[in-house]
Amino acid sequence: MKVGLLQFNVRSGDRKANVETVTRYMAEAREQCPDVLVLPEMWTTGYDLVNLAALADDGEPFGALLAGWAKETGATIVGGSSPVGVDGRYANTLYAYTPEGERILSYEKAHLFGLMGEDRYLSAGSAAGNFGIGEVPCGAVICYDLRFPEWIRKTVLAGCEILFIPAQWPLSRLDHWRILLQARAIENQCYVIACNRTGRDEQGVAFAGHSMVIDPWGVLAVEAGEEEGWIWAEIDRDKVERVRRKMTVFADRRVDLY
Ligand SMILES: O=C(O)CCC(=O)C(=O)O
Repeated sequence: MKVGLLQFNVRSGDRKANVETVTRYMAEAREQCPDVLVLPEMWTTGYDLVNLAALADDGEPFGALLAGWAKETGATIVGGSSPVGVDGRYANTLYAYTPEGERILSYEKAHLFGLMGEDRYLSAGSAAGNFGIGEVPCGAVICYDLRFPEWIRKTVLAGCEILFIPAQWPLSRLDHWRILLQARAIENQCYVIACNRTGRDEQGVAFAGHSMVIDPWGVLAVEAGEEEGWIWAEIDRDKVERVRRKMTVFADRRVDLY
């Protein structure tokens, strides 16, 4: 499975510019014959939360754009997230689409990031992000969800060999980003595919980039720097099976204790 992760400088409040950027990169991705493409968190609008009512959509055209790119590239798209408003409630929502343009995941970020005021503007989701890419069981969480190992373990116990994590993680906590991603991969014996934004927002906050793919043994398969663009990795599903067979972490859990 060939996976591409796109990190770029998301423009706050400028959906048109962000869509143009991703459209340009999707044309580039097609040349790579990808199986899966991943985008960052809130890539359509950035964190322009005060203007949420004007910027959010009801799932369209966000969904239609992703479905179109999935068909165009022939890849499953794990489409990062966008503010989606339904019945006056807004959620940080991640969609995924098959290459045929069928939606296979709608996941709402479960842990809202108070430090950025997300909890004042958005509603938290409460359903786990399990889905499948063909026969491969996958899961997804968004950014701050990474700090909640219980939530991710729940997703993995429901069946997950590849965990996707779109994010807008700041450069000032790059060490947390890398350590937590590796820990989640090691403890859950799954691939972690983490796609972060890069650049700076209008408040001057610098974002880390450093999108990465980590294998089920915790080894970095690929890691970006801070520059914009695609990074690519090959996923070997057998590795998950080998690691889980070698070290029987799931069977050894003391479910009588916790
Ligand atoms: O947990 C962190 O340090 C960053 C989280 C974050 O930026 C987010 O959830 O948007």
